Amino acid sequence: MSVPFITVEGPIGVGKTTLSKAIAEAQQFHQLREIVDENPFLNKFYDDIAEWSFQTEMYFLCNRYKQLGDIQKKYLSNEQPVVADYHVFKNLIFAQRTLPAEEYKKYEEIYHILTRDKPAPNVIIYLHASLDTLMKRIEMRGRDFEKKIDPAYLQQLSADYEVFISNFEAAHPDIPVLRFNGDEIDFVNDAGDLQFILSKVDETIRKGAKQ
Ligand SMILES: Nc1ncnc2c1ncn2[C@@H]1O[C@H](COP(=O)(O)OP(=O)(O)OP(=O)(O)O)[C@@H](O)[C@H]1O
Ligand SMILES: Nc1nc(=O)c2ncn([C@H]3C[C@H](O)[C@@H](CO)O3)c2[nH]1
Repeated sequence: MSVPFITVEGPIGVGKTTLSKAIAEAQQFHQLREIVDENPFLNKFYDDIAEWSFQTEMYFLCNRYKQLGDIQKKYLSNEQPVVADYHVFKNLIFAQRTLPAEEYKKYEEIYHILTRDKPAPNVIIYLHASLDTLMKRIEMRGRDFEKKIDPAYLQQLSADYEVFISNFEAAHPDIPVLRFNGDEIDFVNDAGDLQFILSKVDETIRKGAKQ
């Protein structure tokens, strides 16, 4: 395996940023964090998804394009491992759900143009959890604009993630996907659970290094 590039994926509020921070600290990897508070469209998006989806999806895509270019230049090309709280494919999961079909087609073309030469992770961690757990965590985190999230939207996204990840695994058998159920494993309050995840990640990196 080349230099470790781990991405943590899963629906809103499942714990991606929290887990990627824990991995970064434990392994001394650089942590790449998604831009949230600076996003000028997100608040409006949750008020009216149909009205603001195109601007929102394009904004996320452009930001991720820039961030992936930056980590390639500053870290991965210098053999410095990175753990990110998203895989760039999340653009497609959200955009397919929020954009009308015609706009999605254009968006998908732009997505492929922008991402084809960007670094791809060699380990993916997929976190999933019940709607109840996601809602509780989003509420606990307390971002104002997320108070407007419709549970049906969240449920739909969780289902979209399941389908996307299964298709991804079938299409990319060479990229290990480690799945963890956030209802059963609590890497925030249980040091043993965190250790379990860290050892699985470590094992996967070591296995990759031997290939
Ligand atoms: N395993 C866990 N047990 C208890 N609380 C958790 C757990 N994971 C995350 N949390 C809490 O849930 C909230 C959401 O976590 P976090 O911000 O890491 O989610 P996220 O997946 O990165 O969200 P987003 O999709 O919005 O980027 C935070 O307040 C965090 O402390
Ligand atoms: N529409 C849309 N497209 C994305 O690509 C995307 N990525 C994240 N988000 C939302 C979820 C959280 O509220 C918040 C932080 O993850 O931003 C997105 N929303």
